[in-house]
Amino acid sequence: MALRFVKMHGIGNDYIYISGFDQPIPDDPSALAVRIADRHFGVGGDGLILVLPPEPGSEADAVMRMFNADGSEGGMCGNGIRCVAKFLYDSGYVRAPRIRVKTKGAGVLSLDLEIDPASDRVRRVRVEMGAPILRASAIPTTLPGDPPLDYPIAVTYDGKTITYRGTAVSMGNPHLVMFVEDVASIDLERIGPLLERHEAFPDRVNVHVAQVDAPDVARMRTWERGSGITLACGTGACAVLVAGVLTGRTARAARIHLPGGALDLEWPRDGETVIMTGPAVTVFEGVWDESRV
Ligand SMILES: N[C@H](CCC[C@H](N)C(=O)O)C(=O)O
Repeated sequence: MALRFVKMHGIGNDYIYISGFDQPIPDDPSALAVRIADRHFGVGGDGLILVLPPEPGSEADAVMRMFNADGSEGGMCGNGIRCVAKFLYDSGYVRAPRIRVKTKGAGVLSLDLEIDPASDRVRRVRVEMGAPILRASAIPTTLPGDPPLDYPIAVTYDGKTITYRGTAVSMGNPHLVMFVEDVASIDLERIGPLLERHEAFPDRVNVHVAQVDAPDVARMRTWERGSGITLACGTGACAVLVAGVLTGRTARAARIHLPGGALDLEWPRDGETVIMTGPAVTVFEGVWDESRV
């Protein structure tokens, strides 16, 4: 089956986007994600995102489904949803400056487009990411607290045990945020996979280390559930801001620097939406045809 795709990224967090608006979608997107996201044997990316037409009568303009490079399905993707909005506008499926996209984990989210007047293409997107989910059982985690704040969490490797302090938050997908002195000094390749599968997280977890440089400036690095090290994680950046506010480390608005670029985050009020603003970029288009060997 020949599938048209678009390769896009949000500050280096790259996915392959396949539209179901104008072509049939394979029955097993998980298996497709594993093959197409492979960086040596496929197109290459942190995973696969399907952009699907809304169900009849739905308030949403489109439905998004995201699959990690290992084929597991995630509930949300912050960098991905900005690219979904750009895809919908630039390709003409939704010609409106405000778009609503249905996600699996965070419901229907509203996105405001910043459109370049010269090219009539989307450059940046502001997303109302929804309120953070703070109840431990809903994150889900067995760590105590709603949410668990700076809770000790130990990992053992090479015969040594290191205890970090982690805050757990869900943005429609689970995150563990650990504030450290120096993000560059953390061996994320080693601790990431151990924490991703830590017994306190029954659905596994996205793992982040963050460093606060000023109340409104932080930097972070990410190990993603199902994809490993990535250059950025939008929902993770929201989780870092929420964890920073709840533990008194950051202001309610901050610029967060990730290896692939920066995002602007704001959480105006407890119990309300987090707002994320950042770029969305199209890299190339192609046709994936596994019958053509
Ligand atoms: N990179 C994404 C998050 C992917 C999360 C995924 N790895 C999961 O299993 O939850 C973002 O920008 O928000």
